[in-house]
Amino acid sequence: MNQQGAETEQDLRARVPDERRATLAALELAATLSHFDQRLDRMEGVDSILRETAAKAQGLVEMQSWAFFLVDPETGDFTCALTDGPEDRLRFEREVDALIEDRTFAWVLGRNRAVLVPSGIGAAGRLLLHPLATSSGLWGMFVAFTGEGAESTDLGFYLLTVVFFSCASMLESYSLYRQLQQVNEGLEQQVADRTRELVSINSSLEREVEERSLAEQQLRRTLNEKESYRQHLEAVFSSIQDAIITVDLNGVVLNINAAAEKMLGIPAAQAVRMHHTALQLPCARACQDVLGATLGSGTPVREFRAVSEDGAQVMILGGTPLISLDGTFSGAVLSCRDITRLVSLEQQLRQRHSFSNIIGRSKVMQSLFGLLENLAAYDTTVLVTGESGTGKELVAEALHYNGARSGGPLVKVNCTALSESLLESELFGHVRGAFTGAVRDRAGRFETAEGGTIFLDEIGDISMRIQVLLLRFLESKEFERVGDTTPRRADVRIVAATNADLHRRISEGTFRADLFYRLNVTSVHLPPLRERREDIPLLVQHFVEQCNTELGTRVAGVDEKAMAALVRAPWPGNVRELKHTLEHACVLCRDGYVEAGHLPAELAAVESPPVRFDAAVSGPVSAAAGGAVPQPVAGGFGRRQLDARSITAAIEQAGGNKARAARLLGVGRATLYRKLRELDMSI
Ligand SMILES: Nc1ncnc2c1ncn2[C@@H]1O[C@H](COP(=O)(O)OP(=O)(O)OP(=O)(O)O)[C@@H](O)[C@H]1O
Repeated sequence: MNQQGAETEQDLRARVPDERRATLAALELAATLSHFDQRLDRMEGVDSILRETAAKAQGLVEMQSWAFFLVDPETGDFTCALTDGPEDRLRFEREVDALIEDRTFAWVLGRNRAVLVPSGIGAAGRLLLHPLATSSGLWGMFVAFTGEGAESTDLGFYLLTVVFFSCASMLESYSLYRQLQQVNEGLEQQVADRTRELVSINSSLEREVEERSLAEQQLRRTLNEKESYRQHLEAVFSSIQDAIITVDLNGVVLNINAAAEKMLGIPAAQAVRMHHTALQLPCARACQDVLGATLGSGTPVREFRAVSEDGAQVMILGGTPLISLDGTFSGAVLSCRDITRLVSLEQQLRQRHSFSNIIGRSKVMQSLFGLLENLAAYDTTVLVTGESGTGKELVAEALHYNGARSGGPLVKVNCTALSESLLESELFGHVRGAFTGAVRDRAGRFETAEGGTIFLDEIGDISMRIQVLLLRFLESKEFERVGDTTPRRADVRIVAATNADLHRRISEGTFRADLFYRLNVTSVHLPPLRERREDIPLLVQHFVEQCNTELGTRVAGVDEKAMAALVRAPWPGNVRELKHTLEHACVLCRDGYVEAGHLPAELAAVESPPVRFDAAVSGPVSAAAGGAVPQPVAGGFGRRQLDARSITAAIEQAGGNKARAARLLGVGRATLYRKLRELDMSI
């Protein structure tokens, strides 16, 4: 009772009898033990179980100090797991060693209840031992020093059995709990490891899927490319002009293209699986030979020229081995090119229609081309004769540019354009002071033409003095400049031209016979156009094309009527006149077809019997196609009058330009100069 007279809990307990207190303690203990198991997961470990057990045991029996010895599951030895004070550990260990030694320990284990024994090492007080055991095994031993008054008959001693059984159960449960926890942790670790493994497998699978889809895309692209390549090849295969037949190693047809279908006259589906020898091929024998050789040798046969038995067809055959992707030889490809048309064109070409800008299909022009080809190869002097405008200058150019001197200069001199003294100086040069106005030395045309050709036009009109000088040059290759005495040499080929009748001039005494023979080492005569009218359509076509290129006209050709007029005209000015007439007509016409109305009135007006055209050409003659060959027509124009009045008018119209005036008059410059001299005109 306290001073205020209130009773404390201690007072209340003190008044309760001993038995009842013991019963209360037992009930309290039972109540706490019933919660024991449920606290396993919250326990901090074996120490906490032992401490709590010791606390409960102390509540039942008075103890000075205590210790728990647990069985080591590995060795089976008892080791001190916990004491209530660290300083007591050694004392308890020695006690336990002694009790084990004297077998007291084993004896207590067999009892499985609280036992009081004297100290094994002779210490004061008694020891309380209680095994920690469950039905499944022994877990350890509780050891404590009790107070002097403790008696094993006390109720607390009996209750200790419950406490230590609970403790052993707890230890067992805790051990199972720990084992479970470890198993659990192991499982969790396994799950984590497996998860990690699966994640890595998953990501590598994802990578694999990605790579596979990329590879698929690539494959699809490659397949598309392959397909389009195949389609291109198929397009090429079917569009190619050559007939193509592929066969396997046994000569059985695998495929043929459109050209081959056309050639054989059967569809590909019918040809496939036939033996190639059964195909109706032109030049069949040669085709079989080429395929046989390719199949037999596995090597290509190139450019095999074959002619059909009737000679009507010419083919170029080729055999190529078929090599599979893996490199194995699996058949052959036969290609057949029909060159019949080409061969005939080649033959036509051989009959040349032109030589170095000179156009002509007439026989006389054909033989002229041959002659020019021969003459070009030699260095001889050539005399070119023919009426004005027949192409003498063209011949000189052809001889020069097709010969060995083509790299050197071609110097053209119109001998009628200059007076005798000027011509001498022009041809051979002069030295300073040679004549009034000769202020410095000047090389003549012979020197300029060194290594090349000199074209002396209108040679028939040169004076006797120049004839002598020329003769000397022809004989010795030497000359002197005017006003000089030093002989000079020039390596020059001479091509001379004239439209004059040199034989008559010789007989009249105006031309030296010896010079004539020197010049006429070889001669080329150009017939007037009226004597080779079959050349006119070709020349017309040539000049129309030339006008389109040079004058920018877009003339398609010449219509039938105009062509007839052109063919029957007498052409006193020859090809030059024809050329000028067409230039004039093209300018008037500009595009479409040249009609009779575009031609000079006198030409279009001439009436004549109807012209008979070559059957091959009945419509207008196109600029691109060859012309018709009309029958020659007699009569028509008279030679154009070159009188003083018309010459003066032309020169006036040409603004004093003699070349243009000559064009207007339809004559060459040389002719105009000659006429001017004949008429003694000094314009
Ligand atoms: N056969 C031909 N093929 C193509 N053009 C030709 C032919 N003959 C002459 N010509 C052309 O005719 C024009 C006159 O030709 P060229 O000057 O060669 O004649 P020429 O006989 O020398 O004349 P001239 O005696 O009046 O000097 C030139 O424009 C020339 O290109």
